[in-house]
Amino acid sequence: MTGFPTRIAFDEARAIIQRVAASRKLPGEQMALSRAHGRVLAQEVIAGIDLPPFDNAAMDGYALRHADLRGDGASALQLIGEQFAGPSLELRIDAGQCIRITTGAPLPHGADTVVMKENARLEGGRVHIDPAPKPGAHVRRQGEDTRVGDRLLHAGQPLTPSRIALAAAVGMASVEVSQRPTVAVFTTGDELVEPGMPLQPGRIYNSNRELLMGLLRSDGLEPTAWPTLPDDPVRIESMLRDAAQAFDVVITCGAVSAGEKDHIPALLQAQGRVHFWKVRMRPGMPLLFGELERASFLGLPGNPVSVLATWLTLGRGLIDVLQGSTAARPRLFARLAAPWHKTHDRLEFLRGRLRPCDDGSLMVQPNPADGSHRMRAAADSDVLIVLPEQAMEHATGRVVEVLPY
Ligand SMILES: Nc1nc2c(c(=O)[nH]1)N[C@H]1C(S)=C(S)[C@@H](COP(=O)(O)OP(=O)(O)OC[C@H]3O[C@@H](n4cnc5c(N)ncnc54)[C@H](O)[C@@H]3O)O[C@H]1N2
Ligand code: MOO
Repeated sequence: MTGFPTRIAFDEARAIIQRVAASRKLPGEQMALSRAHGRVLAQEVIAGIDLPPFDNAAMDGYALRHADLRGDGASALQLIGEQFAGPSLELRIDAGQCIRITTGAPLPHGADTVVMKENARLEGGRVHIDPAPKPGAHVRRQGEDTRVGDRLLHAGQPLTPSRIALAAAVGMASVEVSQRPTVAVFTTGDELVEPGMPLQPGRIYNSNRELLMGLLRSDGLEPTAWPTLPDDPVRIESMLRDAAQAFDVVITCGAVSAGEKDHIPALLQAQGRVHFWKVRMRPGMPLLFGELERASFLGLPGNPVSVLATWLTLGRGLIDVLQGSTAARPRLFARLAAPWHKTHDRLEFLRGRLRPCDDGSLMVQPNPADGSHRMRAAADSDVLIVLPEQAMEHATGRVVEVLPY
């Protein structure tokens, strides 16, 4: 098979995925804020009001004019009314007067300061204040957080709860977000048996389906698991075509390497398009990326840890760019708690366990069970340790990038 890049560097694979995904970016849709969590924003959000929308109290207490307070801590002001958080009563205070107020209530006209209840004592209609608050204390000014016309959010930002809350705070009930890709998930191989069924000799339980579905769900997707593909090229072709006509993304795991039953790369080349096959990474080397019918196609290698590593490092990037996300994931670095000798010159994503040190830095303990079938080591770990291409010896204390999962 030829006519496409193969055995490419990891960065090249990532660049190809980004380029192809950008050209297949999904359209936007209007979505109620209550359903928009985790979606990628497809519009700018401009503030239509100030935040706070009016001057208001930051504490329960009394609103007053600071000029009326005496410096010796013996001030007493006349209580003339009360303003609670809610409709503004448009109250006004004059010299020597104050108004009872609660947190969030609009400040009466003439008032410039709030004394908290704990520093005030009401006696016979007069409020005795001790100690005196500072000028302007406990007042939240109109527009101090946001001004009308400010650009609050921009297209490409994933909607976190605080961003959704900001849009709600300026009164938006819905926003335009990118459509979320629909994803079909396939496992492959005649050796697979579903958990709960008897296990015959030579067969193994299907663990990749749960792994992949879980990884996709953790990224906010609602994937659909299809029946396992048998090692039969005719059936594989018809099931994959069906899925690729209906879904935005088709993900398979297994049947992408060099074996007699690894039918998927040839199928994709004949019936669709291959953008690359094989990346100089470990695990995950036989990764396949292309297009079939209307779908982007990701063929992950079958070894369970390869599924984990290829999804985390490359697959989710496809989903991000299809949705127009411009957010870079936060990067973490840690020092190796033990030396590691690489036995190959590919880029390695080793499993490890992260722990904080007293000096505020992070250490990572590599798990010695580095085979791509060693799911237990993956389950015992919480990060992938990135060990660059070429470099073979990695001494204790060396700073390495880690990818949490
Ligand atoms: N001659 C070569 N052999 C292999 C190569 C190679 O370059 N030349 N690459 C090796 C590497 S690296 C990997 S990774 C695997 C990838 O193989 P496939 O993607 O074709 O996957 P399968 O052969 O179908 O399965 C590999 C392995 O994973 C188990 N498996 C598959 N599906 C599941 C599942 N749903 N749940 C649990 N386990 C699963 C399967 O039984 C195999 O043991 O190829 C190497 N070989
Ligand atoms: O590239 Mo494979 O995933 O190492 O076993």
